Amino acid sequence: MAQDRIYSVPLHHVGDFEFDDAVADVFPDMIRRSVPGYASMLSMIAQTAERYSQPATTLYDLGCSLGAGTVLLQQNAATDCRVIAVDSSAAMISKLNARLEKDNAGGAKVTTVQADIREVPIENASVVVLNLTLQFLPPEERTTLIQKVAAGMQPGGALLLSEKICFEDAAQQQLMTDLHHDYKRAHGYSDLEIAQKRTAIENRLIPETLATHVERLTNAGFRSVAPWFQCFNFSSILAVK
Ligand SMILES: Nc1ncnc2c1ncn2[C@@H]1O[C@H](C[S@+](CC[C@H]([NH3+])C(=O)[O-])CC(=O)[O-])[C@@H](O)[C@H]1O
Ligand SMILES: O=C(O)C(=O)Cc1ccccc1
Repeated sequence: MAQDRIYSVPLHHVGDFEFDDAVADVFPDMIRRSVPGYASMLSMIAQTAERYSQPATTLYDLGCSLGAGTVLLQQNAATDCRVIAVDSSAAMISKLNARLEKDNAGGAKVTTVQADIREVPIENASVVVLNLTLQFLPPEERTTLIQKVAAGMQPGGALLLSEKICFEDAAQQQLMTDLHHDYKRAHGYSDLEIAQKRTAIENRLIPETLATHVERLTNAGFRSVAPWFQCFNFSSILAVK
């Protein structure tokens, strides 16, 4: 697997983070070494599809990247379901298409869509996954997106929302940031890589508090909103309609 060395040399100017070809090429390595608990988030996608998918409904993977979650939805869906995998990055969608053509994992039919998740209709959904994607929308556009998702879901359906989060308490924010950076260092990233990546995502990935996410989901009409996972500044919530 290609190793992520994107921020390993000093850059004169660190531009805003983009999901381009260079990132898509190393993405599995980047996400595994950058997100504590990513493997747990993926296994929860499989469990959620198994438990909450309803026959003849649609499962959505919004911000699917290379489809790590998409294939788990595909393999664990109920009968006569389809999976719609959406990402705005041309590089990600083209690599995902190549993967699906090469080794079809079996199970539900998958349709990939290169589009902004704000533009995609959500209909007859029983499972919706937003695994580390909502964080890239401008905060003022997140409530509209979550309300659209809720409106397009069947009663009893589940939304799995995983996010990088922040903390109201400044000391806690510092501690969780430090622990996350320790995690990255332990996975082979240098201080330079950590610092340059931090600059690159500063204006692109805007974390909110866990309380903000829970409140938004509750207000959108989900009857059960359960944070089931947290490791440092990453959290995941299971919301059932
Ligand atoms: N507005 C948008 N519309 C569509 N896609 C978007 C948008 N904004 C960002 N993206 C896409 O969201 C993905 C976020 S990565 C998801 C990991 C995956 N879920 C995984 O489980 O492996 C997480 C991360 O990089 O931290 C990228 O592929 C973006 O192109
Ligand atoms: O690397 C980080 O600090 C993150 O927050 C996770 C991440 C992973 C992949 C792309 C962008 C951010």
